[in-house]
Amino acid sequence: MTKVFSDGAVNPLSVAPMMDHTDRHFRYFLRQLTRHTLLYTEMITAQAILHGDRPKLLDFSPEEKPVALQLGGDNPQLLAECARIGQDWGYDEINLNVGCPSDRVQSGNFGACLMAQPELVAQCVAAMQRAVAIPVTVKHRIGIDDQDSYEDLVKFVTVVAQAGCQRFTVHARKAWLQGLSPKENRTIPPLRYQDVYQLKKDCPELAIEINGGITQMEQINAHLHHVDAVMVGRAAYENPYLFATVDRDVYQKTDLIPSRAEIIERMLPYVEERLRHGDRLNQISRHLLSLFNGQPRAKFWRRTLSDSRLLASAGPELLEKALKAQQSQDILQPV
Ligand SMILES: Cc1cc2nc3c(=O)[nH]c(=O)nc-3n(C[C@H](O)[C@H](O)[C@H](O)COP(=O)(O)O)c2cc1C
Repeated sequence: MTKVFSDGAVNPLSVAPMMDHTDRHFRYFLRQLTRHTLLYTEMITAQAILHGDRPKLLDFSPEEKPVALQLGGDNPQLLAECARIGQDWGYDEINLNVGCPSDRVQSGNFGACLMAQPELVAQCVAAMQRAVAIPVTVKHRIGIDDQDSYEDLVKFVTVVAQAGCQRFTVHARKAWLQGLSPKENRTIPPLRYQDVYQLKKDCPELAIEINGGITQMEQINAHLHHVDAVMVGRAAYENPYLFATVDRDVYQKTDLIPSRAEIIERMLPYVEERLRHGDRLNQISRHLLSLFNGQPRAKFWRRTLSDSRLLASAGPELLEKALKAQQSQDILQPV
């Protein structure tokens, strides 16, 4: 198996980069569920890193590691500079977004439309890999528009691998660059897992990670028979407790599985600290709303944490109140 990380192993599980979802607070929360899963940032454009508020965009808690920084861009020199900044900031991996089909991203000539230019992606990867010692990886689609044959996929991966990329995350559906919204591009084009399995067979020296529509532990285990790693996106957000058992079931660690209540307890000091740094409670609590999904009285949890009046004035104790409401069915009186 390809050696990707400095400790010599391919991390078999990751949580996908998701704009407006996988910020530092969500990653810290997930880290209370799993110590080992690789976590991705939201996509951050090279322009934002070069010209924006870097600490705001890049700061993270050391507890979040291992964490990978996903970049958006198409200029090798600028991406190389951002990769170096990301490495110096403490990230464990730099990932290039070649999968996003949004109009905004296309107008900047990056994201999924770069699949039509494997040589340019290769130049970006080569420049980034020259700039850093940590792995540079690529997340992409099976194909785009009419350029969606298995041969096109292999050509893309082969050209980019020659530039130094050893880990590829393949969202197992093509993207239509015109006519479908990003959301539709995550549901309408059919999943083609077999193409990703075949890619691993044809490129055994590369680490191949599969992504798209994976929501259950059994699916994760089944995919791991065919590829090196699995990336989970929406299910991590909609059902985060799925990750409570992965340290045992995927990483074979013997740590005890935390209860939902224990996870909230673990979040309290973090919330307190972040509020001291000027963050607002709902910037953190919004990511916790799905923790009790599927559990009795989950609505009491969600309702308490969605009350804007409570959120405006409360501190970490609101999480304890919400937990109590979920556990005891007490309907909260306004404070
Ligand atoms: C709200 C949302 C935001 C996303 N943002 C990004 C992003 O910033 N970068 C990226 O490469 N993919 C992004 N994606 C795509 C996911 O990383 C993933 O490839 C896709 O959701 C398929 O995986 P899933 O079926 O497990 O959700 C986003 C998906 C969602 C739902």
